[in-house]
Amino acid sequence: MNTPQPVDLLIAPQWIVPVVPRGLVLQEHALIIDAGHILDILPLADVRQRYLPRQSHHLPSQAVMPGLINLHTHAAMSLMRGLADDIALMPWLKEHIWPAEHAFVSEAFVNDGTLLACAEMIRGGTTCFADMYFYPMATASAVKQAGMRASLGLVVIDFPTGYAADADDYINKGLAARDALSGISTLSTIFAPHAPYTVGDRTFEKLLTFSGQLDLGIHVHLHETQAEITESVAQYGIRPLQRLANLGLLGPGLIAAHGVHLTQTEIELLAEHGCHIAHCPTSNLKLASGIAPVADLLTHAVNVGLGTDGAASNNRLDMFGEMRMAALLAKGASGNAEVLQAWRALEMATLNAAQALGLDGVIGSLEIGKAADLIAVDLSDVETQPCFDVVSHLVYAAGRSEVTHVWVEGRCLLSEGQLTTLDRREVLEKAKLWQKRLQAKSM
Ligand SMILES: CSC[C@H]1O[C@@H](n2cnc3c(O)ncnc32)[C@H](O)[C@@H]1O
Ligand SMILES: [Zn+2]
Repeated sequence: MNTPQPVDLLIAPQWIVPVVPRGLVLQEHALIIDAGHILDILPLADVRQRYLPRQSHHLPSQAVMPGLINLHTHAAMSLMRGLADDIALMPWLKEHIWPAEHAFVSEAFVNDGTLLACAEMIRGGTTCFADMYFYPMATASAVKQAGMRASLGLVVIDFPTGYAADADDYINKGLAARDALSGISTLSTIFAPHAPYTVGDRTFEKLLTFSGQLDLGIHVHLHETQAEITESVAQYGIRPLQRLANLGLLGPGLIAAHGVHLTQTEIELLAEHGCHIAHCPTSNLKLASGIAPVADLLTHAVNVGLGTDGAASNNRLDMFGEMRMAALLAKGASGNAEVLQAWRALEMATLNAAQALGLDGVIGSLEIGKAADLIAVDLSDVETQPCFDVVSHLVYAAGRSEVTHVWVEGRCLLSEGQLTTLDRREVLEKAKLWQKRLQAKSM
């Protein structure tokens, strides 16, 4: 008989929801984690003869599933949560958010805001997020401290800010960040031109050149409001998506955040080019931007992931909330209860988002060889009893407060509901300090 192989970690929950293959739920099974990766998923009865774990987690009332992936957010904006509510996008940006960013956004603001966001996301079962904000090195520093995984947007916008003076300055700072962060397995970078209404053709063309040379994707706000489209038609004579298509920007490296207002032809164009949509249902409702045609997108095989957008427009970074919201909204908007079923919402928040980020070989499902980015959700309390269908509960009944454990690359970031990498008090103190500063300015 072979001697058992020493391994880092055994996780033995009541259920394993691997997401791939679709519909599979394992019981009486264990995950074996070693060197940050999933080494094996096997019947519990076979573990003793095969593996000698240095650490074991028996989680008798939990479901273990892939970590949730927030495909569109502005993490540092958590410091502006509730600063301006009940306003539509353009007045929200122009009259409240951009002035506040002009006055306050700095490396320290981004670091502290991102730490607050990471604490919230980890507690809510998010292990990876696609960010888009100024000072990506400050974001990276907070993400590393938290131990999360992130795609960092290299922001470009055709107006000066405290971060950069002009398009070339944004691009150069972004590329320097990309170089400095290369080789960190949990961090990747992506160009993040803000939106077609703030970025001109020349800048998009420059980004396209660099994106081809460096194999960098593009993450952009697109077709978020009807006003964006009307203005584009007035200024350029075409709708924003067509403008990006004419510039040659559409392709499998493009993540379009929102995609609320899309014609059938535009959905076909997105499908044809393999573009991805980051669907942000709560932010779209709160800013009264509209409801994205998710059912049509899925019918046309456009890859759709889920995002929260920033906490200033959501006002939560709660991916369990987004899964539920996406499923309910698609049903209500289409009049078809079958249009976005629980398993699909779960896929959107995991595997689809991983695919959009080009990370589906690394994260998004629990498969042997993938990184051990996973979460445990307790389904034993009154909110989730009885339990006939685990996937149904994960989408419709459970919430972020049921998340008990979070691992990224096999490292535990949340244990029995407690943050392990971040000091909750410190994060809160910093948030309070920023609240005072922002309040003093607005009075
Ligand atoms: C250029 S980095 C981020 C930039 O985007 C602003 N922002 C935040 N949320 C939204 C949204 O829903 N649509 C458009 N722009 C948004 C943020 O305030 C930053 O200025
Ligand atoms: Zn956004």
